[in-house]
Amino acid sequence: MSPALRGIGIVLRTAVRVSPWQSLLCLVETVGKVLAALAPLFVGIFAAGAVDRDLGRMAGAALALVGSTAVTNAFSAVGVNAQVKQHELVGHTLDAEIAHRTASLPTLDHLESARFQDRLQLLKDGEGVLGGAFSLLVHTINVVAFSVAVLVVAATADWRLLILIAIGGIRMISARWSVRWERDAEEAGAAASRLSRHLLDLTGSPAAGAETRVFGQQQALRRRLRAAVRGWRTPLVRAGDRTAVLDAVHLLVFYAVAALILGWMTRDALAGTVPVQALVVAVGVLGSLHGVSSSFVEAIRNFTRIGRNCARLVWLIDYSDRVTANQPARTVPPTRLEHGLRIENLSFGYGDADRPVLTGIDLDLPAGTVIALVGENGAGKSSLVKLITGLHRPTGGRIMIDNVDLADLDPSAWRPRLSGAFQDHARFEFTAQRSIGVGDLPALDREDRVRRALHDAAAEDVIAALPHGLATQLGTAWADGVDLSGGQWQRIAIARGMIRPAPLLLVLDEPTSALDAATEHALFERYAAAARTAAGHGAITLLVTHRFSTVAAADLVVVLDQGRVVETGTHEELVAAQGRYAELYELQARGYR
Ligand SMILES: Nc1ncnc2c1ncn2[C@@H]1O[C@H](COP(=O)(O)OP(=O)(O)OP(=O)(O)O)[C@@H](O)[C@H]1O
Repeated sequence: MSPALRGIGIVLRTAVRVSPWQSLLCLVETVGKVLAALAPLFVGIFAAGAVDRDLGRMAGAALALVGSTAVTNAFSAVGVNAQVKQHELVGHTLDAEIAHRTASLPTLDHLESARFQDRLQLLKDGEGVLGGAFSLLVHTINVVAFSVAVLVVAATADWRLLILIAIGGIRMISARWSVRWERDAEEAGAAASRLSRHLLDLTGSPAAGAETRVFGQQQALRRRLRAAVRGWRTPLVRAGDRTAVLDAVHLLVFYAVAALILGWMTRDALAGTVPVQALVVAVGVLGSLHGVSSSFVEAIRNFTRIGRNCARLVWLIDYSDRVTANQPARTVPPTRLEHGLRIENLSFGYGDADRPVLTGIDLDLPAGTVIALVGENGAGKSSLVKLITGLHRPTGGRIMIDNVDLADLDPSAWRPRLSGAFQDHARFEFTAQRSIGVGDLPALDREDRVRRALHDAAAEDVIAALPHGLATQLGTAWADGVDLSGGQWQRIAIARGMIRPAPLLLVLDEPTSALDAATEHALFERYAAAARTAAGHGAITLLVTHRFSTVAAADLVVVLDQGRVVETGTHEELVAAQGRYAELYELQARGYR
């Protein structure tokens, strides 16, 4: 089955699942639409009754007309109300599904791929359409039901009206061109659409606000935004123009032929070969007949648009299912480490880039140790951390955890064994309690656990300075929210990294770069002491830092240079070896003298 039809099936099943009754009520409008299409017939019968002075026929037709109008309006109100409710329910359910599928991708490479982001953006652009897909489907059913009823009324009135139906049919065929133009335009503008959103976010974000002002980027941003919006919208506008021209030509041809047919029928009516009722029905049904072709065209367009967005939803579902299926990993990770981590001939490169970021890494990280990872900017420290935490997969080699390949571990079971603070930490704009509590969801609202984590991260003073302590809302974008300094956000992130009880691997990837050297040193000594206490279950603490004063407390120092391990040993051993580490250490020490 095509992805579009599968997607439409998903939308329909979602609608029935979220509310079977509302789904059924939506269809009530369809009955009203069919009755509305019969109106010209009742008018025709009324007119014929008037000519024949048949009061009974006239009264019956008038009653049918008034009754059908009342029922149409009542059913329409009920149906539309149900559709509005279903629109929201189905929309929220599918939006949640998109968010869940995206957030559940186990590694970061998907999110870092421009192609993935473009397709995701297309799906998000169409979220409104997807949310309304069910009501749009019901609308399409209504249009089809109304149109079929109009066609039956017209065809039974006079055969010549079939010519107009045929002309309408031509427009339906050419509608496929419009649909293709629109789809091509959407895809051509996908990257520009994402760029314009990014630029808009930059202009409105307080984080980027300082730099845009200091560097006087406002004008340049406006120019770039204009160009990006042009790149996004121009193909769509062009597609719309071409469709408008096609519609106008079709309209002219339709009404020119309609005028000829009506003239022909009037002549026959005057000659007595066409009944008055048929002529009245033809006049009454004319507008609806043109409406039928444009409604059918609209229905095809809507259906294709729904199908296209539903197909994008199916793409995401298949993509995430494929990613999950590609993980043979079902081995349950250990609850304590006996041996530790062994990294064997590891290599890694981002995306399709030819240049590897890490090459031939061989390392033993024994259980129960504190390890410092050092190296210059771009040496590959964070990349190695992301591989060990399973956020990226190696291109070559493997990472063994107590003799089990990380690739064979169930990622959803490995992640709860990890904790840490990352270089690009998130700013969770919740209350301070929850911003820390999300580090261990069962402890989200446990104040005692959060306070303990704050103590371990030596960040109690950050909370003490807040107006409502842990209950303070963080982030000025929210009512009564307060903003924190970069260092305070970082210390909140460290506390978050400390809340999970007894992780097997605690990663601290430059978590203290915004703090001064003395505070970082004191903090790391505290981590190292705590890590050694926790080493009973073999936990490994991995610290990435640029500050060599901090490194001395580690059991093992690993020096990375241009993606390779160039030295390993204790601080004392490496200083004595007079190699790369000693050189970097001496450089930094000189800076402090
Ligand atoms: N998401 C990414 N996509 C492509 N290349 C990346 C990505 N992240 C890092 N790189 C590249 O990988 C190399 C190593 O980067 P990495 O962040 O691992 O270094 P690092 O040692 O942690 O540096 P720093 O000390 O500056 O944080 C760099 O050349 C960087 O440009």
